[in-house]
Amino acid sequence: MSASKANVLLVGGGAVGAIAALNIEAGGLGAVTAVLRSNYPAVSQSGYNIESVDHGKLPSWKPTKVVNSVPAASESEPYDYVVCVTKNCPDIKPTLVDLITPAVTKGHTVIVLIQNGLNIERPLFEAFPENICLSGVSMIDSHEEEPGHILHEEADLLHLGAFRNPNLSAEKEKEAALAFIKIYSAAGKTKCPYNEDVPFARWRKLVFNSCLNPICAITGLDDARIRLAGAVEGLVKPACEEIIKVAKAKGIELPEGIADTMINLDPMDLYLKPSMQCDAEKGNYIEYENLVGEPLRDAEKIGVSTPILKVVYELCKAMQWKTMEAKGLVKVPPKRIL
Ligand SMILES: NC(=O)C1=CN([C@@H]2O[C@H](COP(=O)(O)OP(=O)(O)OC[C@H]3O[C@@H](n4cnc5c(N)ncnc54)[C@H](OP(=O)(O)O)[C@@H]3O)[C@@H](O)[C@H]2O)C=CC1
Ligand SMILES: CC(C)(CO)C(=O)C(=O)O
Repeated sequence: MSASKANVLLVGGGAVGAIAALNIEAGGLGAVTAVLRSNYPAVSQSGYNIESVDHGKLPSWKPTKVVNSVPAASESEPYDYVVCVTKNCPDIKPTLVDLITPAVTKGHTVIVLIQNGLNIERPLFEAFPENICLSGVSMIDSHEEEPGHILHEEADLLHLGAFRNPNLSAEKEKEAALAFIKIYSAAGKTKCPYNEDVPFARWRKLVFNSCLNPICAITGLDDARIRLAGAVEGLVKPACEEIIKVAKAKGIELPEGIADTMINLDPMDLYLKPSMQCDAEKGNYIEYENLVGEPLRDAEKIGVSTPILKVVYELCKAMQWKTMEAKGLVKVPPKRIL
């Protein structure tokens, strides 16, 4: 690894992770070791086949190194960054903390979470109290069509700031965020603005991710079809209003008209499938605990009523159980024989 490049471990090289790895490598300021799972055989053999609105067509692209398990940190060459781009499902083992622990060097490694959801920093603060943890709120429409084939359809926009850890220096956290932004955007192919107010950015995105995302997953309708089906006024928008109400009660004032902005974020003719819908269709676990459960639990703590979110949460929970059964994580008693 060149001494002038940051040593980056990227965990989860799927739709968003592959583009993050590409941004870092393209700028020349970071060397990426990507930890892959289901797409490891395809990518280690032939590289990624990337079609990207920002980077164009790259039929066989590879980061500096690809591996199929999280390496242990070395004393002489610790990871400067562990960039986490897995789907974050705290209800399914291994948890993110379990996964990255071997690679994190106490007080040195900066952990970057490019993941959706609320309160995702909490388990990391607990496990790594001396490590700075950065927040990446991504607006990108990227999909892995088949192992290693990445279709990236909306220009990448990553809002990057630090999760405020009261035990660490706010100044150092900001410096770490700016240093990562420099590495991530050095190629000039992506927008990566500094995000001063991480809670605002996360609650703003929840207006999409706690509402449209799970509702598309539950109904199997993409975010254009859900609008064409007439489900906005009676279902999606009232769910968005609940999120806006909880944010307000927590002191986060989202802009006027944010529900309509988020519902109509993507052009109709994109027929965008939000990430939870993609996961449901692939038979994968959904990130419902961080996207719906956490805002719901925050609402309950401060006494704000969110009846629609509660129903959405319970439906997601049932869907997750169905996936757990399909993957053999739960067993049901045998059916009676008549
Ligand atoms: N896709 C999008 O457009 C957007 C996604 N996001 C967020 O970005 C994050 C990443 O999403 P996305 O890239 O779409 O997800 P993907 O499912 O495409 O990629 C996640 C990757 O992480 C891998 N992974 C999961 N667990 C492990 C593990 N234990 N060890 C090694 N690899 C693992 C998966 O492997 P495997 O295939 O084996 O499961 C997969 O390759 C999520 O939080 C999502 O909500 C945010 C904005 C937009
Ligand atoms: C809507 C989108 C694609 C935003 O980029 C997203 O966050 C998701 O699908 O989870």
